[in-house]
Amino acid sequence: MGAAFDDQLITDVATVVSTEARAFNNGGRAGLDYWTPNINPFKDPRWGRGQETPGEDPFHLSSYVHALIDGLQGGFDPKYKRIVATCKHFAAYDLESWNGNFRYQFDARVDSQDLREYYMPPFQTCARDSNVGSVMCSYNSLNGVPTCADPYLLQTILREHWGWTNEQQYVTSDCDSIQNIYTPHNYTRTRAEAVTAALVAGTDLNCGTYYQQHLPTAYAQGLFNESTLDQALIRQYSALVRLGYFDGSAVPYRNISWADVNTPHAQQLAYKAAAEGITLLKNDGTLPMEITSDMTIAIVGDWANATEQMQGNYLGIAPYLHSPLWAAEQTGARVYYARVPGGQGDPTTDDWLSVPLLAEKADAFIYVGGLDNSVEAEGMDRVSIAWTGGQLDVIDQLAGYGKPMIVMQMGGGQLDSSPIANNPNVSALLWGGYPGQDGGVALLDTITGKNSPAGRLPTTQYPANYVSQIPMTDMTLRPNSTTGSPGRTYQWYTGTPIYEFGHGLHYTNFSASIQSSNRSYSISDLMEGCMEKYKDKCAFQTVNVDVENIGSTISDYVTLAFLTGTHGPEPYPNKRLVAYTRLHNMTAGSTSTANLGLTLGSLARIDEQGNTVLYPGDYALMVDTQPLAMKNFTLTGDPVTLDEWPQPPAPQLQTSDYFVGGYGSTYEENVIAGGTT
Ligand SMILES: O=[N+]([O-])c1ccc(O[C@@H]2O[C@@H](CO)[C@H](O)[C@H]2O)cc1
Repeated sequence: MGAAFDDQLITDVATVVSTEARAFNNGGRAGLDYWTPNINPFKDPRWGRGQETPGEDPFHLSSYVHALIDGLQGGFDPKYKRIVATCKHFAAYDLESWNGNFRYQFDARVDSQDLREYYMPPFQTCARDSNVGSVMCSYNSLNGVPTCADPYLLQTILREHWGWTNEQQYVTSDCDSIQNIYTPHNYTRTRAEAVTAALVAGTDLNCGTYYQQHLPTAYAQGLFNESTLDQALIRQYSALVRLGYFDGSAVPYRNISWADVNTPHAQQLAYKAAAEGITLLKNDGTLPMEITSDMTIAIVGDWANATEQMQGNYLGIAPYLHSPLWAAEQTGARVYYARVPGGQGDPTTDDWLSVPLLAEKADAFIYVGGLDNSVEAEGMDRVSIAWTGGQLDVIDQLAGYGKPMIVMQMGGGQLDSSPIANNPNVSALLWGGYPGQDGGVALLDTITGKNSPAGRLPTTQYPANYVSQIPMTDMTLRPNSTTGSPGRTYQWYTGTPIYEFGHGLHYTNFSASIQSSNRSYSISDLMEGCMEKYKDKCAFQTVNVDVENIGSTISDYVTLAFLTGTHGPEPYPNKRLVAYTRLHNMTAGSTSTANLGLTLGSLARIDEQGNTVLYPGDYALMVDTQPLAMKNFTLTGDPVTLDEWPQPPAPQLQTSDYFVGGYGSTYEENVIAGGTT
C-alpha cells in the first residue's frame, strides 16, 4: 500500500477496516481500540518489521498516516470515533534483534536534527494534525531514557509541543515495555520506581501486568499522587466516551453488522490495494504478456503457491487467499507448478532434476520468491540483503532456456536484485510486497496487462554490501567520513542504489510539464500571508503538473515531486519528497493535471537544534526520479524559524550493558506464582 502512493486508497482501505471492526465489536468479538499503525520510518533495510510500514520517507509516511487515520477514526474530529487508532512505536524504534542488540534494551542515540527531521514527522502528523486517539511508546530507550518513562517525549514533545491535549487521548505502553524499564534497561532500582516513572511520564495504559502488580506498592510508598492515576483513568474513559461506548443506539455505528463484513466493495478494494502497489522494476518488452489457453506456463518458487504468506504479519482471517498458482490456473493455460529447492534455508539446488523437464514443456516461466516471514519478522532482523544463492541458481537455470522469464520479488524489505537486473535472459522483474488476499490475481493480471503497473518503490534497494558499511545500531542519516557511513535512505545515501526510491516502470510512457514560470519569492512576504497556528502548515503554492500518456497503454501514473537545491544547513540531501499524487486510468494520448500542494514546511530544512527553518537560497522542484519536468525558484531574505524544537534535558543516565538475554527472555517475569509461561 505504501508503493501505491495513493492516499485516497489508504483512506478507503482504512474505512473498510474500521467498518469491519465496528461489526466485530457489535457482534461482541472485538474491542474498539486498535494498535495500528506501525509508522516508524523504515530506516535500515535489515529491519524485520519494515514490512509493516509504508516505507522510508518521512513525508510519504506522514501523508499516508493522515489518510489512514481519517479512515480508521472516521474523520479528524468526529462526534463519535469509529475506532481509536494507535500510532506506534514512539519513537526511534526500528531494531528487533541484531548483533547482540535487542529491541527491549536497545538505546537509540539520536541527535535533535535527525530526530525532528526523520523519526518524528509521522508522529507529529498523528498527534498534531490527525487527532489520533492513542500513541504507543516503544521498547527501546532514546538517548538513555526508555521511551515509556520519558517525559521529554511523552509530555514536552507529544502533549505540549504538538498540542495533543484532548482528555480522550492516551498513551499505551508496548507489551511489557514498562517491565523493560526495570529490566533489561535497568533504568530504575525497583519495579515500583519503574511503574512510577512510566505513569508520571504519561504512559496511561500498560500492555502487560506491571501496573496491576506494582502500582499499589508504588502508591503505598508515596511515589506518585492519586491525581496522576486519575489523569490516566480519565484519558482512557474519555476515549470510550468519544467512541460512544456508553451511548447505546444513539451511536450510528451500532447499526453496522456482519452484512458489512467482506462485502464485494471490500473484496474489490483488497484487489485494488494489491494491484496498485505492484512495481515494475525491469522489463525488456516481454510484459505485458498474453497468456492464452493453448500455452503452458511454469510457475515456480517458494511464493508460487503462497497463501497465508501473502498477508505478511499481523493478519486477520481472510475470506480467501488467491495464490499466484491459483490465479495462473484461472487463465485457462496449462500450468506446471514446482516449489523447487533454493528457497529460504535451502541454499542448494543440486537435487533439483526437473528443470530440463519443465523447460521442455513450458512456453514461459514465472518465478515467485524473495523474502518471507521466516527471515523478516517481528523480533528478527536480517543480516544479509542478498538473494539466497539457491533462488538465484534456479532463476539462472530457468533464464538460460531463453524463454520469457518473469521474476516476482516478494516480501516487505528489499533484496539486492542486481544479479536478476543484470541477467539479460530475465525478461522482467516485478516487486509485489505482501499483496494480501487477492495478491496472486493482482500479480497475474499485471503480467497479462489487465493491470498496468504504476507502483513505485517506497524504499531504496541497496547493494548487498550496504550491510557491512553501517551497523543497524547507527541511527544517523547523513553520510559520515569518520564512521564510514554511506548515509541512509535516498535522501542521504552516497552510493549507487540497485533501484532507487520512487523507481517504477510502466507499460506506456509519460511526459510531464510544470505550469508556472521560474521566479523568486521573498521570505517576509511569504510569512506575512501565513496565518496558520503551526507555520509549517501554511500554503506555499499549488504546483500544477500536466502529465501526458504518450504511449499506447492505459495506465495510472504516480507524480512524485522532489525538491533539491542549495538552501539551509550543509550537507544538502540528494533530494527530498515534498508532494505526490496518483493519477488514475490515463488512456493513451490523454493528459491529466496533478495538483501538488506545497507548504512552507515542505520547503523548510531542519537545523542542528531540530528547529524547522525557511532558508533563502536556490530551490529546484523536479517531477519523478528521472526528472520529467523541473522548475527552479529562489527564496530571498533572512531565514525564519517556522517551528522551534523543544530542547532535550541534559542526559542523566547512561545505559548499562549487562543484559545478556535474547528475544523473549524479558517475559519470564510474567510467571505468576504457581503458573507457567
Ligand atoms: O506475546 N508476546 O510475547 C508478544 C511480545 C511482543 C509483541 O509485540 C508487540 O506487540 C505489538 C502491540 O501493538 C507491538 O507492535 C509489538 O512491538 C507481541 C507479542
